Amino acid sequence: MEKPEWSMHDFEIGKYIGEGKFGKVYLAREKQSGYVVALKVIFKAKLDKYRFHAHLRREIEIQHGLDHPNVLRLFAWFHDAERVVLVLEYAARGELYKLLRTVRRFSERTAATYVASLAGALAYCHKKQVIHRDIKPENLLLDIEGRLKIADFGWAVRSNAKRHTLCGTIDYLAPEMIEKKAHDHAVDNWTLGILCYEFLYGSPPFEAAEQDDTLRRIVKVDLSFPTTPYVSAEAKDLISKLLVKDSSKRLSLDDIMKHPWIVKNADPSG
Ligand SMILES: COc1ccc(C(=O)Nc2ccccc2)cc1NC(=O)CCSc1ncnc(N)c1Br
Repeated sequence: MEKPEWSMHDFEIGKYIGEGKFGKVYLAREKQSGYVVALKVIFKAKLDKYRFHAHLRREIEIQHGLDHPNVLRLFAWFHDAERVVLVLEYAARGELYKLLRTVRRFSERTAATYVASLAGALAYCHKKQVIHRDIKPENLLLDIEGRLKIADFGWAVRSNAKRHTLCGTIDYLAPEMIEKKAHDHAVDNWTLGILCYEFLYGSPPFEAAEQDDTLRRIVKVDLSFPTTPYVSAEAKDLISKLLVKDSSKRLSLDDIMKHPWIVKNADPSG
């Protein structure tokens, strides 16, 4: 995919598959190779309005250098008078959250495989000094083999009705974000704890009818494990070591990968 310059004429555009903050995403096939990709079309006028040119340029540089099995690839990009187009890896099984809603909750093996994939992808990104990987659930996609892909970046999806939009977003906030303290990438470790809980129980740990109740439960770390469904003690141990108020005391990404529950349950092929 390293052709010097691309244009829309190199692609057959297929169905609309998603909506991002700055543009729409389409399925597409590269004519020469027949390779199926996702094309994200961003309108320059929109970028001007939010003065996002520099942000997008910097991000493209960063993304271009990332190559990890659990990070959605940015293969190439090109632009014409009014658009910037990103040539993205296509995740054929779509949003992980739609799958979670469909099956209600994941098995311990599936949940552990996704948590291990996320920890590996985040460790890789932190090593490459990319920390604002926002692992909100809407940013998680699945490829044809069911492998998790962090799709991230400029991707504030207009989440569909299935996710009660507002609660969906605040459920993942770490205490330091709510208390407006300085936060670093340890928020990702907190979010991993939230996601692990939700993969196993089907809903996030601090969910409440009212937003304020959710916020109160988060800052209190009011964590409890229902008696059903059955979840192993090791899984609860990992969650309890991630949902810790003091961000410096949260399990590190490396320790997550070495945790007994992960070692025992995660599928190494990701
Ligand atoms: C590496 O992935 C990206 C890299 C960059 C940006 C981006 O817009 N950056 C950005 C845009 C404007 C301003 C500042 C940053 C976006 C993505 N990714 C996405 O938008 C995900 C598209 S949805 C999708 N993709 C594949 N397969 C599917 N089945 C689906 Br549904």
